[in-house]
Amino acid sequence: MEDTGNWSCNANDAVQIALVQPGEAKPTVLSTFHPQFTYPIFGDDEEIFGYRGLIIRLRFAAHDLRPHIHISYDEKFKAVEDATPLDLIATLKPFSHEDAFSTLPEYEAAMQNDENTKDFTPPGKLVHSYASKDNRQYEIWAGSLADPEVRRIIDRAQILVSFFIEGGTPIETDDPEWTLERWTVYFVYEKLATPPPTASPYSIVGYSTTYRWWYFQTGALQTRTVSEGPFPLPEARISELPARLRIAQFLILPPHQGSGHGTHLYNTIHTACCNDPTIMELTVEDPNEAFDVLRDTADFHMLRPKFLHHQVTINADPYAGQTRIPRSRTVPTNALLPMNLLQDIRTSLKIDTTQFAHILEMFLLSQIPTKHRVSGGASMARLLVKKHKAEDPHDRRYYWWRMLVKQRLYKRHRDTLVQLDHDERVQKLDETLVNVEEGYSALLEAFLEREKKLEAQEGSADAGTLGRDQRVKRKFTVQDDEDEEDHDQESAKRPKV
Ligand SMILES: CC(=O)SCCNC(=O)CCNC(=O)[C@H](O)C(C)(C)COP(=O)(O)OP(=O)(O)OC[C@H]1O[C@@H](n2cnc3c(N)ncnc32)[C@H](O)[C@@H]1OP(=O)(O)O
Repeated sequence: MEDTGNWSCNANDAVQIALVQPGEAKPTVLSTFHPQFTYPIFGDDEEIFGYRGLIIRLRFAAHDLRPHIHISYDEKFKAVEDATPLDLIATLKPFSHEDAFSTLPEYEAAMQNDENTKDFTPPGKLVHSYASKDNRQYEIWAGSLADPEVRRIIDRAQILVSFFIEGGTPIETDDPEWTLERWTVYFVYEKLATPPPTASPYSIVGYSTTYRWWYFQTGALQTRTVSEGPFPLPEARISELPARLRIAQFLILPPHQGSGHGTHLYNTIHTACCNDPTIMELTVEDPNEAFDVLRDTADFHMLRPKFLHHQVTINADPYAGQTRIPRSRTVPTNALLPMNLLQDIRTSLKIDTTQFAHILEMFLLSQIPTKHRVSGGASMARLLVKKHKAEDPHDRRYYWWRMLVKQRLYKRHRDTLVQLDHDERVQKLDETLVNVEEGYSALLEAFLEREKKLEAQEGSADAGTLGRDQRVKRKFTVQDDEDEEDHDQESAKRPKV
């Protein structure tokens, strides 16, 4: 029997993705890159058995993502009993658009002869444009998934979600129109200054899918009114009911990553939420670590000037003027922070509660000089004895900062924590607090670094990026998740009613 050991190859290496555009005689390649993950298609080991010199080339038209799959190899394993080469077409079919399986000459002819290509504009409406440091032009377009042109591009792009978003799944695009209307897709395109004569100036950079998720308004129920209108009343459109906007998929293609496009895309979605009176909050479905960093960075830069303007800080003397200090263990939150003002800032900027708490905690920590924090060598033993009676106001602020964070963590994870005995609970909260503080400190350092960089590049419009080695991880011992409602999510990111 033939040795089967040498017949396996790494699927991430074998798959090559190329963005192409019509050229003089045949399509030309704008960029090539490999997938980050292939396990949803080829299994956990991300290996393909039965070929030598295998290349699976996925071409996408840079403007409308017209797809093509071309498979080539040097040798194929001759099947022996159960050992058969993987059926590549059958494996790829469920993840690929049907148009991808034409012959290469057919695909190239379709690309070269499409009269509409040069006049292509992305579907939807232009919502934002910007230039990069080297003066390349970019545009962000937004359109409803009910628009067939938006659906066409999304249907063709679905395989990219499996390739680049861990745990990401394609969205259902054949649902009824009323539910598709809940989805808005944001496309980021580069607008090439001098495309070839038959090519489109637009070349895809990334995209994000978002959907409206019903928002239950506690307390603020609308006052009932008697309608004088004809019966039956006009149908309520789902796209006009109060909702949270939830980011489902968010992808910047590898050749464009780390250049600020993700930040532009996120800020554009956030601005759209602020401008839409029917959207109450912006939330994110299963964000990964890289997205969390992007979001924290963008939100911190948006909120920090507001906090500074209102001089938000922890009141170091919450018991001032009280003759007797209460013996209860509750944290005097209302005396420590201007809660009404903070609530107004949060709701006006439509940031969800947990995310706002993270950014606020990070900001409050940044107001306490490092030497008064544990990371700067402050004595915890001393602080735990002195508590809110410490002489230095920064030490008192730091004490209250820790209490406020613990309080939030406790409320959020109460169900898990109450199951532990007292000592274990205290230990778990302490560990989590240490991790949260470390995560915030690292992010704050990165912000500081960026500000220094910005100052150094005075006059330049673009912030540039930090090296990947300076990027930080968010570390939480107790899972610090987004929304309670996420727990009953279906695994697929599909329209939900
Ligand atoms: C809801 C979801 O879909 S979660 C899945 C998110 N998508 C993915 O992971 C797919 C693959 N990756 C991507 O699409 C992109 O790299 C994104 C969306 C994560 C980031 O977009 P980019 O355009 O690369 O980010 P951008 O250049 O604007 O960087 C913004 C900040 O995000 C952070 N960041 C960006 N990429 C990473 C990364 N890989 N790891 C950690 N932090 C990162 C950095 O703090 C960066 O700030 P800096 O510029 O000062 O370093």
